[in-house]
Amino acid sequence: MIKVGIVGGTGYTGVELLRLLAGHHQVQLQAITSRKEDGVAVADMFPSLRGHVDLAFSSPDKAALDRCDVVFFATPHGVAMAQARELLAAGVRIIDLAADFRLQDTAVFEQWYGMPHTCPELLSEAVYGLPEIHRHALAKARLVGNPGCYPTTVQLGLLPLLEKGGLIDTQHIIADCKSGVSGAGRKAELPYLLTEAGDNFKAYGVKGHRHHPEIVEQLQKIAGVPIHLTFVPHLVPMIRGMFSTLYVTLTDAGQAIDCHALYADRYANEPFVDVLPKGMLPDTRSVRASNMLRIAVHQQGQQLILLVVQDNLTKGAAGQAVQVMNAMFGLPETTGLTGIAVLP
Ligand SMILES: NC(=O)C1=CN([C@@H]2O[C@H](COP(=O)(O)OP(=O)(O)OC[C@H]3O[C@@H](n4cnc5c(N)ncnc54)[C@H](OP(=O)(O)O)[C@@H]3O)[C@@H](O)[C@H]2O)C=CC1
Ligand SMILES: CC(=O)N[C@@H](CCC(=O)OP(=O)(O)O)C(=O)O
Repeated sequence: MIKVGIVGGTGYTGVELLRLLAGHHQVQLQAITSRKEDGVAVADMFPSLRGHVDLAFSSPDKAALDRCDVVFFATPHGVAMAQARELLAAGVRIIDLAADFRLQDTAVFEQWYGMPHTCPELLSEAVYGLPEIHRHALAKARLVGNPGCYPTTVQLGLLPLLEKGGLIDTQHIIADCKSGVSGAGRKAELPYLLTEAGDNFKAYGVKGHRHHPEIVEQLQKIAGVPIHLTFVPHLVPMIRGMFSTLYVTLTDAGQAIDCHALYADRYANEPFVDVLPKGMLPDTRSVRASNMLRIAVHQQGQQLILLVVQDNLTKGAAGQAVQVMNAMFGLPETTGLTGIAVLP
């Protein structure tokens, strides 16, 4: 059994980890932390977990985390890097759902996250937690930076084109992305009140969003050429779900191939990427609470439109992190993640 700790068990990604790991037959939950709810039974706070999780929240205690094989940090940016050195020294593997280990350049991290990076020496060994690209490195990883939610949709939406190379104009890529409100975390702030976010639809981060450098860094690694990306996130009045529409211009070489076939071939053996049949359109409900990401490929002359949906809390965060853990511990990546989307 894999002994698992979760730091930040009361947040939306933390409780999603609990939901998934409670049904994972190779996992033994060892410690679930919350500073505010120290001593409160997990099942008292989240009755959906009654009969599945019998631990209480505890304050983040090094001794308890040291006894784990792997610790998930479902915490704000900056928390994992404060504890990473000591946990790794104790032989504990780390999956950080925040951004501490996503970007390789500390200056870029500090610019976007407004804090100094306190363990830059660990960045070179950190593996970016997108199994569809990095599963071989994940098998040996001690430290993983799980991708942001928007970056997962944009990268998996563009991967087949960029891997091949020469198929699209890499200087004009547009990502028009929409997220449900749970993407902002479980906190009381004015923009996320029902009366503000409900019956409303707005763009934000148009001047710049911290996922932009993460996406560009990873796309450039895939493509091996400079990328220019226009990225505009939006908040939509739903609780969970993400819909990213990607617009690219095909080169002559790109127009000469069957792009749908390219996507279908690239993802044929990926358990969590579903390329829809030609003409079918995705919706967020088709992936709600599941780890599946669905892509539709639509060609209009020289323009290719990729429509990508995922659940921001599952494939966009906690489900992806469990998939990563499975890859790290040599389990089938689908272990504990076979749930079908919840309807309605
Ligand atoms: N929501 C989403 O869709 C996605 C979120 N992420 C990232 O995942 C991480 C968690 O997000 P989310 O679940 O939404 O966040 P929440 O705000 O919902 O929860 C944060 C959790 O962290 C704990 N926490 C806060 N500060 C500290 C601290 N200094 N030390 C230890 N624990 C702390 C909180 O509990 P307490 O204060 O009681 O200790 C709480 O359990 C974030 O970095 C977020 O950016 C990534 C992808 C998608
Ligand atoms: C709707 C909403 O507010 N979404 C969050 C992104 C959540 C996420 O993936 O972000 P991290 O990089 O913080 O892990 C945002 O735009 O800030």
